[in-house]
Amino acid sequence: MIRVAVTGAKGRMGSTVVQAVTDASDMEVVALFDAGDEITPQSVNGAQVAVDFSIPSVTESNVHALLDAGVDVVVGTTGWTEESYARVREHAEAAGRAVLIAPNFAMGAVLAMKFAAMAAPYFESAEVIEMHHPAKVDAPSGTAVATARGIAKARAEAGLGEMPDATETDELGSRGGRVDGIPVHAVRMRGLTASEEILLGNVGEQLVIRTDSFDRVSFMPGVLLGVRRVIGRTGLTIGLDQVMGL
Ligand SMILES: NC(=O)c1ccc[n+]([C@@H]2O[C@H](COP(=O)([O-])OP(=O)(O)OC[C@H]3O[C@@H](n4cnc5c(N)ncnc54)[C@H](O)[C@@H]3O)[C@@H](O)[C@H]2O)c1
Ligand SMILES: O=C(O)C1=N[C@H](C(=O)O)CCC1
Repeated sequence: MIRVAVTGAKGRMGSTVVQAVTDASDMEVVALFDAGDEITPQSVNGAQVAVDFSIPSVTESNVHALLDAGVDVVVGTTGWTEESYARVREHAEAAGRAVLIAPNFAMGAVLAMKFAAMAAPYFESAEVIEMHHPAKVDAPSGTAVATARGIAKARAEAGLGEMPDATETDELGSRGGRVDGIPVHAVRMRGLTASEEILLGNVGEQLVIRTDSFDRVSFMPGVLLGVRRVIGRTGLTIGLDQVMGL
């Protein structure tokens, strides 16, 4: 049995993870943490892997505390930067432990990101629209940032230049934010859980790649896979695709 701790255990995702781990035949929940609970070598209660779905402002400090407590970590919380990745990579390597950070554990979203990067070199235009429930605290979504970065990298490697766009005035920011030059638009709407559309355009054609999570259970197979695959690794892994052989 894999001994699992959950941080952010009272939240929308954390509570769903507690149920999924409880239902998994090869795992057991041994520790639960939420706001105000201290993560120590004692309080992790022998956990081998911790799953963090907390909030962007605390996730990095949770990961450092879990590494100090001798636990490998699977992180779904968003809000990571290149600097926070670097600090965690260094800590995990020094401790000989593993951290897997993924902005999205839904199979559809992981594949949508992959398909977008595959398609990007063949289209002049690319934009990302992410759509989420109105209780989400961060924008753009971590998935949209990762998607845009993947598209930008694929375009650069293919030698593509600027996208066609004659916009001269945009006082309201209607053209969206830019992530590595790719326009990203965020929608917050009652009734949604998590959706993303990637629009790719050429003269006379458009490809739309869309992924929808209608329920938080959609993230659970990926989270459980992450827990199983993080064991035995060392250092920082970014993206579930990296442990799926994609
Ligand atoms: N990677 C994915 O597949 C995926 C899927 C859904 C959500 N998310 C991300 O997961 C995060 C959580 O989303 P949510 O909808 O569950 O949010 P939520 O607000 O429902 O839950 C966050 C929980 O973290 C707790 N918390 C606050 N401070 C804490 C601390 N110091 N230590 C431990 N817990 C603390 C809160 O009390 C709350 O219970 C967000 O960043 C969201 O974007 C990622
Ligand atoms: O509900 C959220 O919040 C989600 N956040 C992730 C993101 O920011 O990409 C993944 C989807 C759900």
